[in-house]
Amino acid sequence: MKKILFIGAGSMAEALIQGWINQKVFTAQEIYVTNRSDKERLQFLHETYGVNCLVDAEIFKQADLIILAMKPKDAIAAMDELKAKITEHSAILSILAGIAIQTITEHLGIRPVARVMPNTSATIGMSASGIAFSNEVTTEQRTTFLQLLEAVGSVIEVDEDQLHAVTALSGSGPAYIYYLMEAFEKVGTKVGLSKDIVRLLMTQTLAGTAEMLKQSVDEPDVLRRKVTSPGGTTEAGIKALEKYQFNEAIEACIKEAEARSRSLANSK
Ligand SMILES: NC(=O)C1=CN([C@@H]2O[C@H](COP(=O)(O)OP(=O)(O)OC[C@H]3O[C@@H](n4cnc5c(N)ncnc54)[C@H](OP(=O)(O)O)[C@@H]3O)[C@@H](O)[C@H]2O)C=CC1
Ligand SMILES: O=C(O)[C@@H]1CCC=N1
Repeated sequence: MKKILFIGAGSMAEALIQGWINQKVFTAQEIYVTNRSDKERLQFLHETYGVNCLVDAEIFKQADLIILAMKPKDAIAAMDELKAKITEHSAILSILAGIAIQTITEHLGIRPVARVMPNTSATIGMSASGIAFSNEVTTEQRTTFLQLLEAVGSVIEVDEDQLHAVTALSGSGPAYIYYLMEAFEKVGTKVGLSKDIVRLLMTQTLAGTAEMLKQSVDEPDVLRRKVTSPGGTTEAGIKALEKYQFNEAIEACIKEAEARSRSLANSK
């Protein structure tokens, strides 16, 4: 039986726990979770998923895989505390935004590290993850790490530096789409539909559009033009998006998030 130890018990840890248990990658008995101080949160995770939340010194020593899942600002303190508890046996999977593999090995010692940027859709097996590896990761370990992420969605290997862009796009991405849905629901009620109807219409529209983009050979602008009848409703809508500088807003959003990822390593 394997031992998988989460250091940090927040939203992203829960998404991976749920995804891996649902996809039968790990059993609840194989998963151990610890955090800094919130005992109620650990109790919740234990009661909801059956994972182990009593983590003694032996578990730290025996863990096959340790997942760094605290906030980046807490990472250095957490790793310095962790260093004294773990052995050479453990590989590391970090989901920390902005924290370099080099920083991790400086604090935890040279060892196999996969730096991953998943998203919360791992909960339902639909994450889009980026991954980069330390030099110590063997071919076999690389395959195992990729399989872990594939079990909860898709995964793409990138240069470590590109993980900042991955974080800005797909790591934070679900929040942008939820924000968009909040906006659709607000305006939907202003144009005469209930929130429930807007939710139904627009979740299906988002899913259908994503599937069209996956299946079609056409570029997004070609698909967009197929929706846009001259002088019609879409054209009117797109003109309003242009008037309110939609492209500039998206560019600023991604660039700000990417820059924030780069600065997180030094954040307080
Ligand atoms: N949320 C998301 O969508 C995504 C997040 N990430 C990354 O995942 C990481 C976690 O994010 P998220 O789940 O949102 O964060 P949360 O704030 O929800 O959870 C952070 C967790 O870390 C714990 N923690 C803090 N310090 C320590 C410590 N010294 N030792 C052990 N545990 C500690 C906290 O414990 P306590 O509550 O007791 O203080 C808490 O359980 C971040 O690095 C983030 O960049 C990556 C992709 C997506
Ligand atoms: O907001 C954050 O910093 C994290 C990283 C990607 C998603 N959530």
